[in-house]
Amino acid sequence: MGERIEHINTGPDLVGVNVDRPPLLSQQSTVWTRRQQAVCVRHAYKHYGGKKKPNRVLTDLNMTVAKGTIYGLLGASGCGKTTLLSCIVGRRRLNEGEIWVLGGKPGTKGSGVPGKRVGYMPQELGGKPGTKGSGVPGKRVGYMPQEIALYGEFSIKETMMYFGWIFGMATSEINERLKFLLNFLDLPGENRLVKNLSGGQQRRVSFAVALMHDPELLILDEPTVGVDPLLRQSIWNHLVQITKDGNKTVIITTHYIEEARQAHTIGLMRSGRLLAEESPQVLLSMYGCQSLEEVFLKLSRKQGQLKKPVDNTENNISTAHLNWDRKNDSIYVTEESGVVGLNFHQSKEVLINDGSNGHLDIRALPPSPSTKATPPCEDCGDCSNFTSWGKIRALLQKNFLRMWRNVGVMLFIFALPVMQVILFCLAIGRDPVGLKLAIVNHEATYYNMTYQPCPFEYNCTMANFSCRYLNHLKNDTIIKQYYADPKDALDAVKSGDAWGALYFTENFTDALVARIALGRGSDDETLDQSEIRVWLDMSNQQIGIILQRDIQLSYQDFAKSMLESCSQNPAIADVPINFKKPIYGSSQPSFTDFVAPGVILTIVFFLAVALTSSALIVERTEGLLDRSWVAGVTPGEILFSHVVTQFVVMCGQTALVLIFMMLVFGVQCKGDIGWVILITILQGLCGMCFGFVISAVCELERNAIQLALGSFYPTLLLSGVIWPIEGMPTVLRYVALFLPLTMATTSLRSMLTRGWSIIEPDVYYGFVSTIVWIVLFLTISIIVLKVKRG
Ligand SMILES: Nc1ncnc2c1ncn2[C@@H]1O[C@H](COP(=O)(O)OP(=O)(O)OP(=O)(O)O)[C@@H](O)[C@H]1O
Repeated sequence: MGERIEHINTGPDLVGVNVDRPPLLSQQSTVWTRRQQAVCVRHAYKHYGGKKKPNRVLTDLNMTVAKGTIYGLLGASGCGKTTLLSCIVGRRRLNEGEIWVLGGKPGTKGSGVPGKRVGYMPQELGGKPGTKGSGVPGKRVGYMPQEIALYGEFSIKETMMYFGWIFGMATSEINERLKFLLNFLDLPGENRLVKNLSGGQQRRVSFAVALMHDPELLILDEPTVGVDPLLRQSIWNHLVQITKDGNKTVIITTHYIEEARQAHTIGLMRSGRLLAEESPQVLLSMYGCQSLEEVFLKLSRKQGQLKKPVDNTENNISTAHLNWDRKNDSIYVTEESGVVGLNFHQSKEVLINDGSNGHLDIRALPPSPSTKATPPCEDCGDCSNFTSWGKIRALLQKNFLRMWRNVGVMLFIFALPVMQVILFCLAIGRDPVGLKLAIVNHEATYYNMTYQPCPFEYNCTMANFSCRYLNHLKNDTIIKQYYADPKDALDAVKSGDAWGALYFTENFTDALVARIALGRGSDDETLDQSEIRVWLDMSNQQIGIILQRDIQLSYQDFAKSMLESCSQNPAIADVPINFKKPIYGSSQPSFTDFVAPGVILTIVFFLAVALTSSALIVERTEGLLDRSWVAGVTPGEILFSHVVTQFVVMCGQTALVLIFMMLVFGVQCKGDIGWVILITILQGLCGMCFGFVISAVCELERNAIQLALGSFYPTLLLSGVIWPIEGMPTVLRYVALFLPLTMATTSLRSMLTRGWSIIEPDVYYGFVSTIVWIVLFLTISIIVLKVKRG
């Protein structure tokens, strides 16, 4: 059944839309009328959780808040008030239904300001009523969430500056407003830190933030909790005052039901529905109650008695449904609210005869100040899709100030990489020293003594070769422990007292001389007796290999020295493989040289992950992110500000890491230091962006920490930092290649040890892969943040 609009006399000045009203079509009238409300919610459904087990919070809820009024939203804890408000401010989206806020839909682009800049196009001419932006989130709305949602490290003044700049206010304007709010809300000195204020004072600062920019729509979630009765009254007086001229609208939730008497309209909410939407006086007189609490109880009982209403037009328990005995009277309703009753204070009241044939009978649309044209939005960040300097300045200052105020943490942040580099350079890659070797030398004269001088001469004398050889064993690496019996020496190794056992036969020198002299004519016994027998504990690969190396190199040294003493060419002792000077690296490469590039990047990458992985979570759990979003800050702006702040910190960390690695510990850099610095910084950026992904995905800080720590080892192990990826199974090698650190490590290693320039594929692949990862991580973060915000 269509609605008949009998009288519409709003005129162009009423809404600031300088166009003729469209033809009287019910749909247009509906949309048009919704736009004239401060807030209009229709058939709203909202649930949390999955579709299988949804937690239904809003169920076919309708709500109408006229401009220039105070709307008190009352209801038991958990009935969905905060959820509804968060949908109104654009923080959450409904699963079904529509919300109109200040003439547009929250979360849509554009200022939504009714004025010359907003044209009205009838739908039949192609206009899309649902596409006009509301400017919400943005500066048109002031939102005070239930949580304190303030930065504890900020003073009151800094808090105001931050939000003021976000709202695009000038500093002088903010100062002026601050003075008024300090006085009005009886706040302590402007330089007091928020964290040092009492709970009630913090709530008042939070309230002040919502009032700061004098918004058109104030949404206050329990602003009077913890506020003394006098101040509560003064807050209410202020709300009444600001709504008086009809330009401002207030939606307020409170658990002090009686204080809501001062509201123009009260919405009584229960189990995700509005039980009634009336002026307090009407509610009291309708139910013959003394207090609003009694009314609420009565209505709640009635709702319990009614079977589940299903029809959209009957979804709310209206006074009509409650067998109100004035059912046949002409009563005011807010258009299509589904709530029937007297609603004296709403500016867009329409008079409807309940017994009519369903036609909408608009008799009175008195020109109300509330419908006065709002000044066009000239400078608000929401007018364009782009950011504003004020917001960026506020966000950057906020981030730096937070860091500065946590100076201990900052010092730690800079000391940590230095500590890691120092520990790495001192603890990794050095040759082990003091390795015990159990020696049994049956050739030496006093072999049955556990310690004995082992005499030999540095000439061509063919005697006591064993002693001469032992003299070549590095004394700093190896501690020689002499045993009389080979069994004892082996027992020492078995019991862990020595890393290996060395045995020289009784006639070692003679056998060795014979072996050299006879060459291929040597018999088995000669060969056997001329051997130095070695049993090593190879359970520790590094120590085992070092002992093997030293034992062999010592023999080479011994042989050369013998040949030299006997006026022979010492080169005869060399293995006939001549390792020339390496093309890259040193002929005795250290493990440190191999690991250092990967370690530099790992330190920078994971420090950046640690810095950012909880940045957004902390803000989100404290309700600060919500507040910034409602103020019109976009996920992109938030990410940008964090990227800039963390980038500065990361540059400092990178500088420290490189200085300590290269200047203090002498890690070689044969390539261009500029490119080395660049890839290190890019890796830091990459880690930062990975941190943002973690921060955006995880709800809880502890999950973020788990994810960051959990990703550390797989990345470290697979990126070729501590072992070449060439040693991995083929499939794993391909996986490794796609990790953010792998190619970058190869690139840095090539620059540091080979001195390669950017034109080499091994080098520029590292840069390309890092940049791709940065873009990928940033995109994922923004998408996740947007989805979550939605
Ligand atoms: N993010 C969320 N995820 C899942 N459930 C939620 C979430 N936020 C709220 N809820 C649930 O939705 C219901 C309504 O919560 P809401 O915070 O809107 O109630 P409220 O009326 O504001 O309560 P109060 O007066 O205590 O603040 C509650 O059952 C709550 O547990």
